[in-house]
Amino acid sequence: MPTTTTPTTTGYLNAADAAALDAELMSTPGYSLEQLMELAGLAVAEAVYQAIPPISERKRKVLFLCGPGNNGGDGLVAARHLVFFRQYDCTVVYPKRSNKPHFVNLVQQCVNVDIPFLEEFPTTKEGTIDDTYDVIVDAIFGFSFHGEPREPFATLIQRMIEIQQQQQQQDDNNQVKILSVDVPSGWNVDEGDVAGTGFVPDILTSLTTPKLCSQNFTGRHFIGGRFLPPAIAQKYNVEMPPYPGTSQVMEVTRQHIEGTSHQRHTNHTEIQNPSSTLSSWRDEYEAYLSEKYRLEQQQHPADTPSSATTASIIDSSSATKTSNNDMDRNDENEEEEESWLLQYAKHCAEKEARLAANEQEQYGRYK
Ligand SMILES: NC(=O)C1=CN([C@@H]2O[C@H](COP(=O)(O)OP(=O)(O)OC[C@H]3O[C@@H](n4cnc5c(N)ncnc54)[C@H](OP(=O)(O)O)[C@@H]3O)[C@@H](O)[C@H]2O)[C@@H](O)CC1
Ligand SMILES: [K+]
Repeated sequence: MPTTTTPTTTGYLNAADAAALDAELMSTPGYSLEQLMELAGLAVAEAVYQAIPPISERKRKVLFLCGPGNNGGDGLVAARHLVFFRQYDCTVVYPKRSNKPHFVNLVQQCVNVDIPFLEEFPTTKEGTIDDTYDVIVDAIFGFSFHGEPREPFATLIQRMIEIQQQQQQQDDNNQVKILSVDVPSGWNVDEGDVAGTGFVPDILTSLTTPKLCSQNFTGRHFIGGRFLPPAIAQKYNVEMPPYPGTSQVMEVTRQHIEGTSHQRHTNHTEIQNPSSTLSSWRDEYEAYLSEKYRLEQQQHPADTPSSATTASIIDSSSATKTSNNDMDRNDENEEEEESWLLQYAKHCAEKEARLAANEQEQYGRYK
């Protein structure tokens, strides 16, 4: 089993700890890889569903780019689940198949639900990159990536970058979104895009907990992997989000909840990043919400019906923090969790209203 380094105190995991935590989860007696991958893949499928919800006119098209390791396995599992969610057509690019029985089975399970497999990025009849997908799921590399991407995966990453560059020049709402599984492929797990690829996904689904490289990621961010026993979470300073209901994922986006990564789109009003001096992604998320609501109130003081609720949520959140010294730890946990849940419920209500408005607009265009 790999040895841990000194765990970070931020709630982000570095590459060494991510591998050590993974090994510890699967040490005997513990989980099997098959179990964890099934849950990880289900979480990815749910994140796709939440971020790019079904539409009534047609099935969504999803392209999975699967790498040679377990990150690729998460992609295979997610593709199958999305097909069972019914409103998604999935295609998998899997150029370097693992011959381990588990992976052979995962491929067969996809074939059994009519998912086509390709060896390389699809092109159109004219030979150009096929960018007619609603979502590309980047399941190429996860926390064991190191060095510079080698072929055939370097080309797959390059294709995603080309699609993003093409789209930056088009003012089109129907743009393909890219969702990375656990780590944006090609990024150094601890340091981010140090190779300077320029690749920034629109959406990231961190598994178990965010990795260090995601500290400055400002696109939509989900956390999934609802399987961590408390003792292991504590050992690695991992804070499990209070997943709502039966959900396998929870959105913890810091910047525009409906927006794309600001590294690629900087020409709109940005919520100031309040996170630079904060200690964990959980604090960052709370601070993000406070900042978001403050801006909303500034911009629409009259028609922000929830401003009183918001203020009380924020007040209660800071009250929780300032009175920590006098409080019993259990009470503190309960209060914090309640504050999170209230904030999350409000976030969901806002998001649904916005999605409904978007759908209405799209429907109007089709009529
Ligand atoms: N605990 C959790 O939350 C769970 C996590 N899970 C998932 O597992 C993921 C980690 O999986 P993983 O360890 O198999 O590694 P991953 O990153 O997929 O790739 C390794 C492969 O990439 C290759 N490779 C490396 N560098 C390369 C390069 N520069 N260019 C080309 N190839 C390169 C490397 O080849 P090698 O260098 O060894 O020859 C090897 O074949 C994790 O991120 C999460 O998604 C769940 O499934 C289960 C629960
Ligand atoms: K990835």
